[in-house]
Amino acid sequence: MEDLSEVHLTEYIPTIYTSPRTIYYTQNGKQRKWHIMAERNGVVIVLYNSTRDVLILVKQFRASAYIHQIPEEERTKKPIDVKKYPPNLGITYEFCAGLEDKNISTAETAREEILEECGYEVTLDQLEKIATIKNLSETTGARSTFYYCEVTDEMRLNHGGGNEEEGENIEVVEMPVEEVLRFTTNREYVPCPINFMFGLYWFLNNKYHTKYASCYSLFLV
Ligand SMILES: Nc1ncnc2c1ncn2[C@@H]1O[C@H](COP(=O)(O)OP(=O)(O)O[C@H]2O[C@H](CO)[C@@H](O)[C@H](O)[C@H]2O)[C@@H](O)[C@H]1O
Repeated sequence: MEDLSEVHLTEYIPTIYTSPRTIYYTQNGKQRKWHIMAERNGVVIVLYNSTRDVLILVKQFRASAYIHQIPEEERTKKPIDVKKYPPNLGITYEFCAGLEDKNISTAETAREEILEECGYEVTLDQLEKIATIKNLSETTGARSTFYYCEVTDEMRLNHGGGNEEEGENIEVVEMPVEEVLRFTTNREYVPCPINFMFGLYWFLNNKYHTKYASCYSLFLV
C-alpha cells in the first residue's frame, strides 16, 4: 500500500511531459479551433515469460488515474481526503512502457525499458514489432509503438522496479493469462489504460490462441 498524503491540484505548470495548446485552423473555408494536450510519443511492450507461462505486468500508483477516481467537485479540496479516497484508487496494471525521451530508436527504448522496469535483458532481434498507433486522437495525437517480446527466467538480471532517480516505484507482476483475461470481463472499472487492452487483445489474437485455442474460446462465450 502506498503512503499518500498532501495531495492537491494546482493550475498547470509547464513540463517536458505535457503541454496544453489550442490549434487554430481553417477547414473547408470555416475557421475552427481545437484544444489539445500535447504529449510525448512512447513505446509499450507486451512481455511474456515462457518459462512460467505468464504475462509480465507493471503495477504502480498513477496520480492521473487517482485524481480521476475522485468526483470533480472534491478534486480541488486542499488537501484531498486520502482516508476517503485511498491510494489504491490510483493503482494501475500496465504493460512495460516508456517515453521516447532519448535520441534512440523505439526498439532501443523498448529494450531499455524492459531492463529498467522488469529486469530482463533482451536483444533487439528478440523484439517483434506489433504496430504504431495514436493514443487518443481527440486530445493528444501522440503515438505509441508496440512490441511483443518473449523472455525466459534465464534472461532476468534483476527485479526491475523502474528508475528510482525519476521517482518510479514499480512492482513487477507475473500474471497467468487467464487472470489477465478477467480484466476484460470487468464491466465497471478496469484499472488499466486503453493501450493495455490493445496489447492484450493483440496477444490473444496472435500468440495465445495458437497455443491454447480451446481454453481461449471459453472466455469468448
Ligand atoms: N506526465 C508526467 N508527469 C510527471 N512526470 C512524468 C510524466 N511522465 C513521465 N514522467 C517521469 O518520467 C519518468 C519515466 O517515464 P517512462 O519513460 O518510464 O514512462 P512511463 O512508464 O511513466 O510511461 C509513459 O510512457 C508510456 C508509453 O508512452 C505511456 O503509456 C504512459 O502513459 C507514460 O506515463 C517517470 O517515472 C516520471 O518521473
